[in-house]
Amino acid sequence: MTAQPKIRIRGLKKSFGSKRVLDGVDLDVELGTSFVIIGGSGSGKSVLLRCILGLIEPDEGSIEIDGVDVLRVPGAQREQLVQQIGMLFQNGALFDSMSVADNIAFGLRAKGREKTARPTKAQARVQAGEILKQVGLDPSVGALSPSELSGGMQKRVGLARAIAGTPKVLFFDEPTTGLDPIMGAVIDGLIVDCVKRLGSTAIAITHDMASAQRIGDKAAMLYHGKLVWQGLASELMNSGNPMVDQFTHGRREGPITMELRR
Ligand SMILES: Nc1ncnc2c1ncn2[C@@H]1O[C@H](COP(=O)(O)OP(=O)(O)OP(=O)(O)O)[C@@H](O)[C@H]1O
Repeated sequence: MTAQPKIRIRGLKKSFGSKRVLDGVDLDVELGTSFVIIGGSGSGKSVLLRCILGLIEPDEGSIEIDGVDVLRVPGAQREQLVQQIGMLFQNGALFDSMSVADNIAFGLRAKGREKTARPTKAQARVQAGEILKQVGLDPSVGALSPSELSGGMQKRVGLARAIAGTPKVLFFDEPTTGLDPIMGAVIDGLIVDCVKRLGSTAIAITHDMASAQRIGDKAAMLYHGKLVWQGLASELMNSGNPMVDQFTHGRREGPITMELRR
């Protein structure tokens, strides 16, 4: 018998009006592995993550976390399952009105975590300093405002906030977008370290093929609402699939047609 995947998705469908964005997505993410999803702009990668996070209600299908269908359990149980997911947002999504330390402390004191396990504000600030070290930043950065940081530092802080609650599942939305190639590689290295250290299961969405291969164990390509290819992330550049080949090599000619309206 094969082990139960940490995340199992079957027949997931989602439309907005007449536009079908997800058209029967099937996906298994094994415990402790990292899965990368690639696909063109507007192909539905973010919608897929948002469905798993419970931020968008799909029209059909199932999403199981640890074998429990989150779409068919009471709200409180669903919240508990979703609370084990830490997320690094594309733009960092840091609160500019709070210091860096308080942004990370927010992750530690997040609503829905066991009340007894929630540190006080002061304790959370000290812990935030420790977490900053794990992403290669000096604890003194905690006193700064996010607006005082470079893009690379903001990503590190976003990562620090995502891992603050020691999540069992981590989502990364375009983790290297807007970074130079060296900083992108540094962030990818930190992501891999954090996922390993926490023993987490991860899903990343990205357009960056170098990043996809660094972060991912497995990979899939989303096109026309379906995962049209799945394989090892190391095979992305020579998958033998004409759609994946066109996408990963950035060719204008091929089976994929630009959809300016869908
Ligand atoms: N709340 C919403 N209401 C209506 N349409 C939406 C909503 N959210 C997403 N969409 C549409 O769903 C499609 C997929 O969007 P999504 O953000 O998932 O794409 P993506 O693959 O993440 O793109 P990118 O790589 O550019 O971030 C788009 O056409 C978008 O306009």
